[in-house]
Order: sequence, then structure tokens, then C-alpha cells
Amino acid sequence: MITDINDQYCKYLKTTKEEAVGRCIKEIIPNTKMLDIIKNAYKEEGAILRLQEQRDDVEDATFLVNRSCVYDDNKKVIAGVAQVKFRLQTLDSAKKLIQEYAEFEFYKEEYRKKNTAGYCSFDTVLGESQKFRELKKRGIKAARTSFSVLLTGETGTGKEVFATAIHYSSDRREKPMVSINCAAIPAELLESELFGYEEGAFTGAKKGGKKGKFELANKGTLFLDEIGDMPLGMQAKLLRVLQEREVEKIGSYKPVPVDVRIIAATRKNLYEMMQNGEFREDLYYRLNVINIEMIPLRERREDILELANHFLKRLNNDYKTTIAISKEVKECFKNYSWPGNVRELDNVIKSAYAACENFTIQLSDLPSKMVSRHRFGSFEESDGKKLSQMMDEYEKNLITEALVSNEWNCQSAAEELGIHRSAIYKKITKYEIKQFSRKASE
Ligand SMILES: Nc1ncnc2c1ncn2[C@@H]1O[C@H](COP(=O)(O)OP(=O)(O)OP(=O)(O)O)[C@@H](O)[C@H]1O
Repeated sequence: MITDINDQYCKYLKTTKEEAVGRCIKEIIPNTKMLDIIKNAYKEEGAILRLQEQRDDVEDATFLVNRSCVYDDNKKVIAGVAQVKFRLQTLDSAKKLIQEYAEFEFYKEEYRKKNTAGYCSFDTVLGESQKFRELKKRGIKAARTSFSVLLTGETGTGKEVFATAIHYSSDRREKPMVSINCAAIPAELLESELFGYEEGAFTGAKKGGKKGKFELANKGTLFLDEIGDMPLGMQAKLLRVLQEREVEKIGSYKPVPVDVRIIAATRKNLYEMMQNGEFREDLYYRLNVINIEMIPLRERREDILELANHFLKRLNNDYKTTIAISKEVKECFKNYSWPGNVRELDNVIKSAYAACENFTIQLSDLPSKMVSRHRFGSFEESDGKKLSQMMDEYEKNLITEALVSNEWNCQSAAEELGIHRSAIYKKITKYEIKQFSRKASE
């Protein structure tokens, strides 16, 4: 019995919905195949039929037909459905699909280009000091292979920047680089994040399951950040995947082959951890095929100003400003120890930019701990200078700062410093302090 039929098909059958619904299908379509389909429970997809009779009202005499059964919960056939498409209609849909597919491919390519822009090579990784150039060379060489890389070094030294540059300089660049921070994900979730799970693997598992980072990074790169924080149990599972080159989703016993390049990073001393039994020896050697030890910023001071100018330029571009860095601030930057490395420098520039009230970032715009260290210096930063030399430099800086903040009025600067005006003249001559305008100081 027909329970539903659409108007277009009724038109073709020269009937109406009211007339057809409730009647036996054979009365409406004498040569129907639906009864056979329902009786024998099978389906037919894309069957091509031709209209035998000549009909002026039918433009296209060829159709594509899909027929299938509807089952109840006990898998018993309770109905049948047929979908009839005229060939021209199908061609139209196919054309539309092809067009949409071409558009999709275009956007995919644009997205890829956008994502890889700025990461195409090590050229965009800033730092021209001799030491850092050597380090970049190691990165470039690492990119030519698919060996595992272990990036070590203090926080903020650019481990993730290097991992990204290695991926985008390698022949895996067209495939994804997937990152996971092993310290940020609770131990009990790490396994499902890395390997994924099947539908119904555990209570709360998503319908349809979930792909793990390994599968998502297939043919690309998996960046395991903070690997030193990975629990021992998980380390064993990771090692198995690296050895077997296949992953088993939680709740599945069917391993899936994966081809993934591993780049791991840590600020911890993995070698020491390994000696203390906190990190698996076998995993350590598997990850540490190529080791790149990042250089703290204080050990490549030549790069500080290049990086500072770069971060400031980015802000100037974003906010359409022309703020510059004063000479004293540059000196302070060069002498500071930068425990948070490049990230700290980036943050200091941002906060100083926000604090800056005119066109030049001054010492007063910097965090006070930096300025006091700058003023008082430190033994570590003395570079073998004699005490008298360091005191002279300190005095020169103080006087220059006082002069700048008092717009080169010697009387006011002397008052601020609590010295006599004649004393400040003597010091200006001694230290050969020359007046500079804020703009000229840049
Ligand atoms: N050579 C560089 N050129 C440009 N920016 C850099 C460079 N090195 C680091 N940075 C910037 O410094 C910040 C910190 O870098 P990154 O996250 O790579 O450091 P990390 O060593 O991975 O830090 P952590 O160990 O804390 O995760 C980022 O904003 C990054 O863009």
C-alpha cells in the first residue's frame, strides 16, 4: 500500500497524491519492482531504467532509481522506499557537485597557503647571532629527514617555533602538524587524546568515536610538547606505537597503521629523569635521535634588539602607531638576564607599549624589577668590568635619565638627584653626555 508519494512523481504517473495514497502500488505502477524488493529484502542503487512508451510531456526518458527496504527494530522488513531521478536532473546535480567540489578544493588550498605562510622556512625564525644561526642550520638539516627530534631548553626559547619550522621545511609540510601538550592534559585523558577511541568505548564516549592525534597527524608531524611530564604508563604505550608504527584506538583491537614524524620538546632534564627512573630509557633514545638544545636569550644577546624591534613593529602595524624604543631601554634589554627568554621579551614589549605615554618607550614603562636590576646591575652581568667602571656606568645612566625626564633642564635634574647644579655639569662633561631628542634617540 502506498503511504506517501511526492507530487513530481505523481505528475509523471499521471495521478495525484490523494488518488495514490492508500492504494495498492500495483494499481498505480503495474510493473513495479517494489514488491519483489520488500519480499526478498534487498536494495538496488543507481538502476538505469528507460521509458518504453513515447511521451511528449516527458523530456528525458532515462531515469536512475534507488530502491531499498525499511526495517523495524527486529530487522523485519516493514516497508520499501524508492527514489526516482531523471537523468538530466542527475546530471545537473552532478555538475553542481563538481562545481562545489572545485570551490572546496580552492578554499582548501587557500587555507593551506594561509596556514603555511610565515612558517615556510627557517628564514622567518628571528635571530642572526652566530650561535643561533648554527642552531637554525641544525634545524634545517633535521627537516631533511623524518628522524625523531628532541628539542630541549629553557621556557620561551622557541622550541615550538623550531618544531613548526622543521615541519614546514620538511616534505611533510602539506600534511598536518598536530600538537599536544602532555603537561596540560590530565593523565587519564592523554591516552584517548593520542590514540582516539571507538564509539561506546567508555561511558561518555562521543557517538561515532574520536580520532586520536596520531591518526590526525598521519603522514605529517606530531609535536609532543612537555614530554617530560608524560606519566610512565603512557610512555610505555607511546613507545609501543613508535616501535610498531600503528595505533590501537581505545575499545578497538584493530590496529591502524600510522606514518608520523615525532618532534618532542621539554624544558626538563630528560637525561637526569632517565637516570632517576622517571623517564623510560628506551623511549628517551627513540625520541632523541636528533637533539636540538635551544639557546637562552642571555647567551645570544646580539639577537635581543632584533627580536624587540620585531615585536614592537608588529604592535605598531596592528595599532597604526610609530612608537620606538629609547636608548636606555635598549641598554637595559641588552643587560637583562631574560629568565623567560623570547616569550618574556615579547611580553615586556607588549606591557611597555601599553604603558608608553609618548612616542618612545622609556625605562619607566618597563617592569620595575627590570629597571632596578638595570640600575644596580649584577655581578653576573658585569662581564668582568671593574667596580669603579660599573659605578660610573650606573651614575651616567642615572644622570641621563634625570636629564631626559626633566627635558634637559640641568637645574631640575640636579634637584631630582639631590645634587648641586655645578655637580651635574661636571658629570655631564665627565661622561660626555650629549643632549638628544626623543626621536633622535632611536
Ligand atoms: N626565534 C624566534 N623568532 C620569533 N619569535 C620567537 C622566536 N623564538 C621564540 N619566539 C616567540 O616566543 C614565544 C615563545 O616561543 P615558544 O613557545 O616556541 O617557546 P618554548 O621554548 O616552546 O616555550 P615553553 O617551553 O614554555 O613551551 C612565542 O610567542 C614565539 O613566537
